[in-house]
Amino acid sequence: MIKLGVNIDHIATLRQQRGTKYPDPIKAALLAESAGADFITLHLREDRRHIQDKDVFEMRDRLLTHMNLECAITDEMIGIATRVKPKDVCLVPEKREELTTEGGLDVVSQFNLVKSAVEKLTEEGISVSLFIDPEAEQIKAASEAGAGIIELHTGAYAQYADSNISGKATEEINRLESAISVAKNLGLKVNAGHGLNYENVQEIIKIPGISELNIGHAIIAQSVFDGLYKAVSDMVALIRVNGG
Ligand SMILES: CC(=O)[C@@H](O)[C@H](O)COP(=O)(O)O
Ligand SMILES: NCC(=O)COP(=O)(O)O
Repeated sequence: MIKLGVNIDHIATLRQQRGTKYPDPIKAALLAESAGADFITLHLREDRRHIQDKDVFEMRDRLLTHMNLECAITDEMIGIATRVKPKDVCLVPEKREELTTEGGLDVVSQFNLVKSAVEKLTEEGISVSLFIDPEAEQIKAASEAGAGIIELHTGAYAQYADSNISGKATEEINRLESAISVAKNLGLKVNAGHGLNYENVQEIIKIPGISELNIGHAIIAQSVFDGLYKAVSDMVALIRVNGG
């Protein structure tokens, strides 16, 4: 059964827009859990454009499920992660100028940095995943760096699927299937995420071998119209009904 991690970053985006106390990401996280989220994902970015340090520290012990903290590989972020000690950390690339995450972590070119971060977090009992593109060399490097889990970047697939460029979307599905096969041969757990929504996720959940999906922006967007409980429970139902 595919588990769903609800990313609540963009609840905080709305809050930061006016500097108010609301909407409260912790309230959103607890509601998402009550609606069936298997865990909560949040991305503490260096520029603090949405999630704040306070959110992370306060949420850690309030969740009924568990926290998957996304962060870049910097001394600051690794230091925060080792203090918070969430169950999971997903190491992601980050550029201040990016609108959202643009690609996967380049483990190949940053091997020693990634390996050291994986070791530090693992020593603290944290389960580490690496957010990477569906490329064999990145998957192999992730395994060699000691990460037992990868999260495949589904952004390219999502863009093609949403633009109805079906040929390219199918190519990306095939790319993900090949990547999962490489990962499974290396004994890795495979998660996936980025840009997934209620339509394009339906092809993703047909792919065997995915353990967890992290979905945020589309759920938070839908919650504007349907409310967060229904937006989350609809995504959970979609994934479960289709055998995910
Ligand atoms: C790594 C990833 O794809 C997302 O989880 C990430 O959080 C996207 O960044 P924003 O949430 O800032 O759009
Ligand atoms: N790692 C992907 C994630 O947490 C959510 O990404 P998105 O659904 O907000 O694009």
